[in-house]
Amino acid sequence: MDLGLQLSFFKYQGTGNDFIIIDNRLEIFPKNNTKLVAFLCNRKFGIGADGLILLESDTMSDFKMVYYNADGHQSTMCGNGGRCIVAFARKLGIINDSTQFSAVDGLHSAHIANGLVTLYMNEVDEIRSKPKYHFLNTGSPHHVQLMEELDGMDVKLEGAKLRYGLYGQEGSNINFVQKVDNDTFKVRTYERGVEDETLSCGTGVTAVAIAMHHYGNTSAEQIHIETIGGPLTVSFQKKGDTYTNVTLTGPAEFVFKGEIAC
Ligand SMILES: N[C@@H](CCC[C@H](N)C(=O)O)C(=O)O
Repeated sequence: MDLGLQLSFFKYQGTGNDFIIIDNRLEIFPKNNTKLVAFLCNRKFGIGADGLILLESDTMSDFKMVYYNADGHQSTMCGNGGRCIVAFARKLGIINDSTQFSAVDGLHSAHIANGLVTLYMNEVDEIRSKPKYHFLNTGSPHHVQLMEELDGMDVKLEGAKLRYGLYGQEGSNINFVQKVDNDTFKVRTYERGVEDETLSCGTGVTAVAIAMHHYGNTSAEQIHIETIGGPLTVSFQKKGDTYTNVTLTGPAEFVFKGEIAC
């Protein structure tokens, strides 16, 4: 691309869900340039990532998170990206070990302890169900489907069928789940906007944990999730029909920084 821009960026990953993060407090980033974001996220021609995140100033909280999928479009909440931007904000010295920041779905609290980032997610009080799957929104829309076995599944193929077949233009992320024991589940996710399987999806595993509890597949309120990119923990409390104090905990790691002319 030849926009005459010299961009400094940081690459982060949370259980293999990887992001380009840009400090946009000086508002240098052309936010409506879909082609630029898609180029930066492209793994062959650009830097490569599942999504791009801008850290911006906010009057209500420590900072604001603006999230784009790899297709270049701004999207809904990203749980792993939320954990990564918290680690980035600490690296920049904007926060210490705890914070409150604003995202597309509202304010989120988070803290860092023992090398892991815990992010508070929105409450969930609506889960729609069909015989073979559940649908809920944990900041992003998620289809949750229990399977006998995930190994050997073509998640890109099966996920795309459901994402386009069931959810129309708006689409949904698609999570396939295998129960390991009462409080452990394996999850593989097809992500809308990446249009492929990613190694992990934070809002996705949150949706899985809540759906598995709601439909009696677990009695635990702290659920261990095995993603291809590593382990995540989701905890919550059920009060009446509402899942509250929902947290997502896991690693969020700096990978490298760089500059790109575009
Ligand atoms: N990777 C994310 C989810 C990002 C948003 C998603 N692709 C969508 O558009 O709904 C996560 O960790 O939650």
